Amino acid sequence: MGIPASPASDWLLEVNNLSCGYGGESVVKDVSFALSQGDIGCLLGPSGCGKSTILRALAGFLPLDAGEIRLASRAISLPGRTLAPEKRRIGMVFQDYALFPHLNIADNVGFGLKDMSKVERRHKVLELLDLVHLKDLADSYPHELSGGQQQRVALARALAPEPTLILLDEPFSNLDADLRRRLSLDVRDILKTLGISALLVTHDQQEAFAMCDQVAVLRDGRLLQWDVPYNLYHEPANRFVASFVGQGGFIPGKALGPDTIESELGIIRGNRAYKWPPGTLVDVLIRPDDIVYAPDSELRPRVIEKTFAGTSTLYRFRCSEETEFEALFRSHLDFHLGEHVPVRVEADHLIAFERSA
Ligand SMILES: Nc1ncnc2c1ncn2[C@@H]1O[C@H](COP(=O)(O)OP(=O)(O)OP(=O)(O)O)[C@@H](O)[C@H]1O
Repeated sequence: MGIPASPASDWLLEVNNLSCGYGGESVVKDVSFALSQGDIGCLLGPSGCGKSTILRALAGFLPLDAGEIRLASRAISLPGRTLAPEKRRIGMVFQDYALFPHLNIADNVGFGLKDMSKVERRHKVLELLDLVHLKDLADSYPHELSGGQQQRVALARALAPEPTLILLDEPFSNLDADLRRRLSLDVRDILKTLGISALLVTHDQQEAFAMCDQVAVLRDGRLLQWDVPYNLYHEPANRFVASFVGQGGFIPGKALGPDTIESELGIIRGNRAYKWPPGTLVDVLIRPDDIVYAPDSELRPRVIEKTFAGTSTLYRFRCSEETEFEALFRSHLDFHLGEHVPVRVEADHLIAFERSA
């Protein structure tokens, strides 16, 4: 296929103004982001926002309506020109593992290595199984393995042809929470050891934060923010990102100065300079970790909800009808429903948005 070479760039993956969809209707609209060699990116967003559709376009299963996708400086998708999936050097790992049940683990991993001699292939397969800590199971069959082990095999199989990029489509969603957390960290270690770039699709922001260097937050087919996890949490670009990423909610406030807001929780100061004039009505983001227990505080909101979670307890407090917020305390700070608890706001990252009428 005659896709022209494009000028070299420092990015491994570039998605520029991508629009694509089904039956002539774009469900992904004007999405742009780029990934450096060795970085792990993530597409995060609510169900139906277009995450899998972007992955399909990257894999070469979906043509573009507009924009371009470049991998290692080569345009692999343009409107009307889609490089075939098998020519992209992109590996895929799916939610359901998709292992071949009639092949043993070694043959599953070696499936894409048809061009190698038998000896070379065995060597490569054992090397990969060693990397995913499954060398001892080379001769077992998929049904003899746990879900987590099967997903490691799927990863080894995707890595075998030495792809330029790995796409991971909700790879841990069939696993229980604890295994999910451990495996996502293991997979990150493996990818980092090999220096392989990857793009993960997930609903789970804990997983996105723990595993990925850059995260895209999507809504209705549009990319709202592409950033490092720390900035998504502390510097959300808009209200949706602020509410979708992390816990927390908004309370009403009034701007007193560029970095100072008056609210029912007192004067809140942050490290951000906003441009609005004094007196502007705003909504202030309060995260559960922005609130600390402060015995000497005069601010004493009432506990209206309490969720015990072992090492910590999440409280919902009410100051008034308009001002409710959550706070996360170590669980030995034990308060009962209806109790008035002295607290203080400690929010270095003051996030607020002008209140719409
Ligand atoms: N094969 C298809 N034909 C027509 N519309 C589709 C098709 N696949 C997905 N869609 C629509 O495209 C939009 C985006 O779907 P997509 O599967 O990309 O979302 P997603 O963010 O991956 O969702 P989820 O997290 O639920 O998997 C949705 O409105 C969906 O209904």
